[in-house]
Amino acid sequence: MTPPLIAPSILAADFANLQRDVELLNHSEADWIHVDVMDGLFVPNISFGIPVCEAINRHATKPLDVHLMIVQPERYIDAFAKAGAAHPDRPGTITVHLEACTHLHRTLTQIRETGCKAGVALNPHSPVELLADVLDNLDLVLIMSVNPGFGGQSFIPQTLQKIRKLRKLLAGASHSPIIEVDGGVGTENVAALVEAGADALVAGSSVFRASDPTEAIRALKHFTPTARQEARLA
Ligand SMILES: O=C(CO)[C@H](O)[C@H](O)COP(=O)(O)O
Ligand SMILES: [Fe+2]
Repeated sequence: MTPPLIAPSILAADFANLQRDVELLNHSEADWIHVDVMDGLFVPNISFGIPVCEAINRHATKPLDVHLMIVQPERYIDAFAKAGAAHPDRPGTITVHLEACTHLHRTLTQIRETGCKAGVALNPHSPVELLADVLDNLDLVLIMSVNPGFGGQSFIPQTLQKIRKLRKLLAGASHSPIIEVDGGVGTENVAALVEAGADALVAGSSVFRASDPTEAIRALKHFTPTARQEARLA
């Protein structure tokens, strides 16, 4: 079984020690650095914006996985690409919310033109079928397993069924976008998420609230498979 890609969310880091926490991720088994941008409109919370993304990028050695929880995200795609998401040696991803885009096809094209992977996030209430006509235009689907806006929330269990539905939808597609899951992810649900079809996992609180964040990342990546997964591999 391929281990999942792990994207620790900097939202749960110590903002007064951002360089230290980015360097911790650089030296860990994290694959990407998840950057949560919130505007206080699309979601009821404000996190940080372009200058903080630039600061993270200055110290990062891993691709940035920028999650834009903002209205009309097309206004800021070029800015976040320049702020590090489109780094030439470690190109990352820019993910916009389906619910925030009037012209989703155009916005995904705009993201790819910057050199980044193009991602679409779905809120818990948005059905995966809404992506059927843009599958060729996206590189990543971000399934929200909490209502976006805050770290530290509880995982919504219906997410597992949603990932399975998306896997089925992608089975008929000409190329296969990465399935990433975001919200309430920890060692207690990683095996079920991978079994359902997740390729990449965002983890904020379960990494940065752990006594040893490096070990928490390792434990997510090298999780203990369920009995069913073991049987399938045997
Ligand atoms: O997009 C997000 C919130 O809207 C965060 O990426 C997510 O909540 C991660 O934090 P945690 O692992 O603590 O749930
Ligand atoms: Fe996120």
